Amino acid sequence: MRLTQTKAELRAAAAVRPRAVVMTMGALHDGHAALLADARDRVGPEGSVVLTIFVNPLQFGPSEDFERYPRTLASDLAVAKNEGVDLVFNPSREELYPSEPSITVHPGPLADELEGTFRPGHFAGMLTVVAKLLHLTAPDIALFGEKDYQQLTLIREMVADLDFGVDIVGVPTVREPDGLALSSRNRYLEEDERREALVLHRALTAGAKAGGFGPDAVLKAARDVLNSAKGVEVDYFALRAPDLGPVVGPGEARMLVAARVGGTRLIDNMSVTLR
Ligand SMILES: Nc1ncnc2c1ncn2[C@@H]1O[C@H](COP(=O)(O)OP(=O)(O)OP(=O)(O)O)[C@@H](O)[C@H]1O
Ligand SMILES: CC(C)(CO)[C@@H](O)C(=O)[O-]
Ligand code: BAL
Repeated sequence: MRLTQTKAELRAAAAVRPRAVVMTMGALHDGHAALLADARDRVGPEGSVVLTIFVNPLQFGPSEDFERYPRTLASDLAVAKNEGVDLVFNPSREELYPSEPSITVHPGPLADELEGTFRPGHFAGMLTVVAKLLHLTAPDIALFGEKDYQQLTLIREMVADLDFGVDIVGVPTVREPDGLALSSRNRYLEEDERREALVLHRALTAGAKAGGFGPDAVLKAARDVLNSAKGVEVDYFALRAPDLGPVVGPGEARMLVAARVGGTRLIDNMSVTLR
């Protein structure tokens, strides 16, 4: 496994094809490991798996956790090695942004909804770094977790609308045995907050069970669970079509939830079949 920290080193590293990239902000957990394992399965033993680790300042708001975000490079490299990663790209901020970029990706209206309401500018910053990392790593496929469902949807839109010529693969959310979605931010949670955080999964599960009774029943079932929770501030619970447009009829839909547990903001989502 090769560790590269500059664009020049990355370009010079002979990463063969087919090539898959998994982009992360580090603090790797089993959700990231699942993305890396899926990447390996897809490119085969002769292909290459590239992992990027970069905490992107552009996608954090001024009062968010950019400074506090966990940085655990040594253990991240151990996970990467264990998953058979060929190449790691871990640039410094100065390497990726030698100056404040004056040209950035302008997302469509979906970036102002759901997460975008609570994190203005987040998706423009995220798409800008994803665009840069796609150019720099030039993969055949790029894998992203469904845990960040709106992010995955916007990346698919960018790649389609701007003809990036890369296949985007969504990977199902990896959960703890009790249902909590794995997330690097879970490590901020105190023991009691960790218990309270389970309400996100409980609300989604209640919503999924109510799918056969229609959209209103889904929203009611989930909101009943969320309203009963202590120590949890709900930002939104939403029911959307799989492409995050409005629900237009029966069939598959997506429930999305975001809540603050103590000082930690968590998101989760789940599919539901509507009558
Ligand atoms: N539980 C999970 N299951 C599947 N994929 C995941 C999971 N958690 C994160 N990912 C994916 O890993 C990639 C890197 O995500 P990131 O480094 O932000 O980790 P994270 O756990 O989502 O962190 P955070 O707590 O900051 O949201 C993204 O594509 C993300 O969707
Ligand atoms: C895709 C990403 C690596 C861009 O910084 C980030 O948003 C993340 O980790 O999900
Ligand atoms: N996991 C998505 C990246 C972010 O929250 O900034």
